[in-house]
Amino acid sequence: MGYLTVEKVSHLYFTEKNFTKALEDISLDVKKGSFVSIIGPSGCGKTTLLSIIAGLINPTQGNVFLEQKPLERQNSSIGYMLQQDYLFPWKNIMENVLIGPHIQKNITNEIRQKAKELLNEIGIGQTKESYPDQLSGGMRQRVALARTLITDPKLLLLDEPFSALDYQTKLKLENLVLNILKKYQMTSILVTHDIGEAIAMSESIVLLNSNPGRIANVFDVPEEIVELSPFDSRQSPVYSEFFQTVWKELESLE
Ligand SMILES: Nc1ncnc2c1ncn2[C@@H]1O[C@H](COP(=O)(O)OP(=O)(O)OP(=O)(O)O)[C@@H](O)[C@H]1O
Repeated sequence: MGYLTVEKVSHLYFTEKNFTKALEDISLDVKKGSFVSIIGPSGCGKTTLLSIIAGLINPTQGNVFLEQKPLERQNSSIGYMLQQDYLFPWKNIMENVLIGPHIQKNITNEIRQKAKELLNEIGIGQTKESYPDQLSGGMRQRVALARTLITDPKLLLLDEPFSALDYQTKLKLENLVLNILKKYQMTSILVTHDIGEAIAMSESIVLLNSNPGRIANVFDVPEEIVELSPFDSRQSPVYSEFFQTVWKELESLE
């Protein structure tokens, strides 16, 4: 069993007269500290799978285990990074980062110190008293990452966190986020429409097909690419070759 195990998960959405089979027989093992991406055609069930892993919806069939234990609903040990950052506009950056410990009434000197370190690591140490609307989209996403990491999650779920950013900011942020996640040995799952991003960030890529969403393939990203930063990997010939392989298979499903 992996650190995170998805076991024979299927999911149906029921409407008044009908139902949609969103996922069928999905099984996955994710190793501790690894980075896995989920890609597939629109409507193949990526968000449904992520919501099941998050414990937000119960699958119709199958189970999810985190550290060999059945996943609890509303699990506080799971962190999120979403397309929208959901920072509180009336709180400054430091207060936004401390929101989780604040809700848990657990603001200690140690936590404050950790918040400072995280803000320095993400390059926002100097602006910790600014407010979210004074920051760019990329900076706001960095704050959102710090806010998640301060709660020490066991698993980080990333749902298209870079898709609203311009290309240059996105590449920079991929580099920064991946460095931090590696440092904290965070187990991470990314849902994305961007094959290049999936290749540049991940160790493995799960390709889903649609109607119903099933696993079409699981690609191991070539070592040469995993060892490079997301920016450098895009310059590598191995990247272009691997991109073609994944692209062709994705195209054959659409
Ligand atoms: N609440 C719901 N009720 C009924 N059907 C739903 C519901 N949510 C999703 N579906 C259906 O389940 C299938 C999978 O949807 P899901 O949003 O998980 O796919 P996705 O891969 O994330 O899509 P996209 O790439 O467009 O974001 C689709 O056919 C969708 O129409």
